[in-house]
Amino acid sequence: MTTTTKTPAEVAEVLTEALPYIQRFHGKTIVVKFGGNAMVDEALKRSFARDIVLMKLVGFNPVVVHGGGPQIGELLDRIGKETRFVDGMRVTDAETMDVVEMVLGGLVNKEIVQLINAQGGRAVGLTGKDGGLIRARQLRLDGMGADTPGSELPDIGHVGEVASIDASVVNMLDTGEFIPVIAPIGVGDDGRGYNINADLVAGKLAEVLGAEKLILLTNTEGLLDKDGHLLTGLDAERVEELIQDGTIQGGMLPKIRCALESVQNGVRAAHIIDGRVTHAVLLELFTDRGVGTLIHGPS
Ligand SMILES: Nc1ncnc2c1ncn2[C@@H]1O[C@H](COP(=O)(O)OP(=O)(O)O)[C@@H](O)[C@H]1O
Ligand SMILES: CC(=O)N[C@@H](CCC(=O)OP(=O)(O)O)C(=O)O
Repeated sequence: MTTTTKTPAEVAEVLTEALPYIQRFHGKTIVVKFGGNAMVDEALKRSFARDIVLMKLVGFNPVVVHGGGPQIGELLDRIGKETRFVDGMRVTDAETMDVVEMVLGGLVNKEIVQLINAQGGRAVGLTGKDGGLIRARQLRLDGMGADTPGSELPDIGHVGEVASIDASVVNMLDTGEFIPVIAPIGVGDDGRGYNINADLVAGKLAEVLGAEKLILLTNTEGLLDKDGHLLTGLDAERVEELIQDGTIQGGMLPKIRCALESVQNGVRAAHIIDGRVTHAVLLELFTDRGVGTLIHGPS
């Protein structure tokens, strides 16, 4: 990494640029989704953790929801278990569900908690089972835009969607000095664990918490068009067109759908940004140069 020395005037400029944003977001909840694909290297993970700690120290309420798709895939590979996706959702049988709980609720969750704590924050890791946070029901793919006709929907097993959220445990933590770090696992009425796409959890949580912003960190610059150019601002109509013409596919599908739904349900703005960029979250929150794709709701 190259470092350039700033003059005192340049340092002052950077700090004052941040001031209006610090004032605007003070006391506001910002839900940040840290995608498994954005957790690519140690320096980036540390820069993410520093951004979260800084947000908390200047008076925002950051809530972290994490993914871990590639990490689940790695462990499944190691035990020789095949995995496949339908419309960006991992088909999850009982054995896969065990791996999902181990990787998301254990390895990944505790790694992020430790990264934040190492930067001076006080993170608390939860799954949707803790404090009755996330009730889940089995996901029906017809709502997700599957092209499979009605009666022949594939059985995707323990894949859930959010039925309801009781955010009391999150409120209790983030009105104090703690930073909640949430793994996307829900519990059904039958007591079973459900594997929920982390974008869906982040979107619903942002709605329920009345968040100011939903920030989705991933491994692309943002939403790209067919020629690979970044689409900076989108509304509902444009998103539907891009889904219909096949520009938005795979893991980007649930991401865009939940971003859109969240802004239609009261979240002020949703951003899809590049987690491969150092301090991507800070650049989004504290500078005049927005990064990535902004999804806005009805004006
Ligand atoms: N139009 C698009 N623009 C950007 N990425 C897209 C698009 N359509 C599909 N994708 C894919 O979506 C991926 C991001 O989703 P996903 O792999 O689930 O990431 P994450 O782990 O961050 O949730 C990108 O890496 C890319 O391969
Ligand atoms: C149902 C479903 O697909 N669940 C995801 C949960 C993790 C996740 O969403 O991770 P990323 O954000 O890193 O993609 C999975 O099993 O991969």
